[in-house]
Amino acid sequence: MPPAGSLTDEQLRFFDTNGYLVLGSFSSAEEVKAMRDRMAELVDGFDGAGDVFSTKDHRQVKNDFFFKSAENISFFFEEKAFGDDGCLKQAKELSINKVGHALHELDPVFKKFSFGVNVSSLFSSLRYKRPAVIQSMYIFKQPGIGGEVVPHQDNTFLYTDPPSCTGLWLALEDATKTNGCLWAIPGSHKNGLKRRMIRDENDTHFDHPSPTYDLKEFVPLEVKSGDLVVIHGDLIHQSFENLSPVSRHALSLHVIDTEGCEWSKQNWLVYFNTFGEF
Ligand SMILES: O=C(O)CCC(=O)C(=O)O
Ligand SMILES: [Fe+2]
Repeated sequence: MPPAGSLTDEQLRFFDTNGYLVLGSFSSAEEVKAMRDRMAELVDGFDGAGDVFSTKDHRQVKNDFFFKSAENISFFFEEKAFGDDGCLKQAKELSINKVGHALHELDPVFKKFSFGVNVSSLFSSLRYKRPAVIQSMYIFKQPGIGGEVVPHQDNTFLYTDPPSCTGLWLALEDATKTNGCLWAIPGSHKNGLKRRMIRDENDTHFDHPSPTYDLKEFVPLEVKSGDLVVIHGDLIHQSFENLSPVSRHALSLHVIDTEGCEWSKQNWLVYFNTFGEF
């Protein structure tokens, strides 16, 4: 059997046409459990010193905590995790929006997955010359308060010249319309990059406002635990709030090509050459 990331011509054609691809059973139940168990341990050891993550409120990307998370394992809370008194409304393990952005580099369990044969064969199939994992996020989409992720293209945040970012989104639980699965506009990756997020000294800004999108154009990507969604860097995708009683854990990796593509120094994330290479 070839590795799970080795794509057939038909899969490559689907990806080229639609800008996304679902690979069923990419990770085994044991691999998923190892990552979930490891994250439970990391959360258990977390002392509560986190920040809020919001894709609706741009203020969060202005701070040092966010910038520094590029090279460590930081915890970000759900926007709705806190009551009016400023205290968490529920246990910390049900309050964290995501953990990032260097799990792939600093944690052995996430490193094993990120640099495993399935992921590396996927980037060989996609004809990457020298792939590098640029960031990793464990996303919780907590029951009841899991925040929405507004429509975006990943190349907005992780720009190379020419663009080369591909997202890998591994479901660590079943993702459904009810608990906030991904939604995407098929073929939207063919319409170019709409805007970039630029880093200033202590801040970031977008070079253009976000276009508005017609909700009717999005299709839901409902997947099972262990399935992988491959996301083209120019694909418009989003996810809605999770108002259900069931969480929707996922691991998201973003990969660029470091040969023939130049990492932009205007990106929020400062790229360390020693990080991320296979
Ligand atoms: O998990 C989500 O809801 C969105 C994740 C995302 O946009 C990404 O991984 O690129
Ligand atoms: Fe994304």
